[in-house]
Amino acid sequence: MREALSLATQAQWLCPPNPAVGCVIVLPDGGVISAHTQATGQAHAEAQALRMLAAQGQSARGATVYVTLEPCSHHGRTPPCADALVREGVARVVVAVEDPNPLVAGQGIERLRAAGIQVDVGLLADEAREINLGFFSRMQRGQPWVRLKVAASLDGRTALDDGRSQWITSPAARADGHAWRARAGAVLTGIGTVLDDNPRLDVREVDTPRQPLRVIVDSRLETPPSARILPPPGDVLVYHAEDHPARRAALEAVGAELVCLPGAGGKVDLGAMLADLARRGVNELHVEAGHKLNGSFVREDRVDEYLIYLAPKLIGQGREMMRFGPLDGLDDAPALEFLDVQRVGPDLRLRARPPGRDRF
Ligand SMILES: NC(=O)C1=CN([C@@H]2O[C@H](COP(=O)(O)OP(=O)(O)OC[C@H]3O[C@@H](n4cnc5c(N)ncnc54)[C@H](OP(=O)(O)O)[C@@H]3O)[C@@H](O)[C@H]2O)C=CC1
Ligand SMILES: Nc1c(N[C@@H]2O[C@H](COP(=O)(O)O)[C@@H](O)[C@H]2O)[nH]c(=O)[nH]c1=O
Repeated sequence: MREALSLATQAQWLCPPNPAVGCVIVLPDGGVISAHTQATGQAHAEAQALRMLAAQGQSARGATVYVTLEPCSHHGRTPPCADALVREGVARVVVAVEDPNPLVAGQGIERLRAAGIQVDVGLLADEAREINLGFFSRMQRGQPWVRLKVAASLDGRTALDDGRSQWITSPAARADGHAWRARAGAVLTGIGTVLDDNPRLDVREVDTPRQPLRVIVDSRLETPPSARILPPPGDVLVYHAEDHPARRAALEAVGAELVCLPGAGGKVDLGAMLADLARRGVNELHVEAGHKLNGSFVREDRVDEYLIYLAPKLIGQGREMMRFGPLDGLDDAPALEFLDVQRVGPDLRLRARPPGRDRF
């Protein structure tokens, strides 16, 4: 199962919105064949492993199959994997975790058991769930897993007072940031960042078969049609509180869609936006915004995970990571737990989560 989990990890940026799954087939003669989910719309892990076996002229009859997520029982873009395993005549299937999709949960396991196959569920379940937290979040909470990325100086500054911020962290840290963009269903920023940085927010520093959706929270509806974030590859959504037919038409003319979600105080309703992104198939949302929009996400407790790069330099006066508060007291400070701390080139990368946030 550990081998299957490691394969699943390799598929994380290949297959969204599908979950990343690993499969290891152990044949009665001790032979082993393994695979992970292929690019979006292509073979699931089990189907790929069976295909590889068939290409070697072998069958999986009597085999034990280790799979990190319950084999599917439904016809999606590919045929059901549970049926393929039944047809092959495997003896036993070890499943790390049940499918969180309420429409199909448990049905693959039932189908295997109905065919007389021994099915054991729950081996390394937490590790398996962690690999697909975004998919679990979308299926069980109806919203993406929100990961907020910040690149800052050691004293927590993300830009000079006049808005200049390129670059604070090293090329190595920025490439690492692109790997996190690559596995996300969408990369989101605010209008302040669009106007100050004119960012592209695509994936360039790492190889990827797909580009995430790009999303702008535009409180002023001022995204210029010439903005570098707008052209293909990938689709662009612009969220604003109210409709504006002329701006809508201007955005549509450059391939972007305007989505209106009125919230309190004339701002975009961030909760409704997360639900909308989930409906569009976004498992992981990668937020790369400035201190204002980051502040709104933190104030509303919408951040599931922080991805913070710290460069060994001091900026002093400048923009902070996220502007919220003031707090009434330190007891009100949102508490986090560190997940891991790593050196990336000359910089540090910290990952943190609100305690228990991954339990939903
Ligand atoms: N180092 C880093 O990691 C990064 C640095 N930056 C830097 O940040 C700076 C830009 O910061 P900033 O101006 O704060 O830009 P933001 O990207 O935070 O965008 C600000 C806009 O977001 C709007 N906003 C906040 N909450 C909401 C909401 N709920 N609904 C609708 N709109 C909302 C604000 O509206 P309102 O005006 O109404 O409050 C504001 O107009 C630049 O200097 C850039 O270089 C940017 C990204 C990453
Ligand atoms: N300044 C800064 C970052 N800034 C983020 O990167 C965006 C630019 O993205 P792109 O146009 O795709 O290269 C910018 O708008 C901001 O969101 N990122 C980092 O890793 N390190 C840095 O020092």
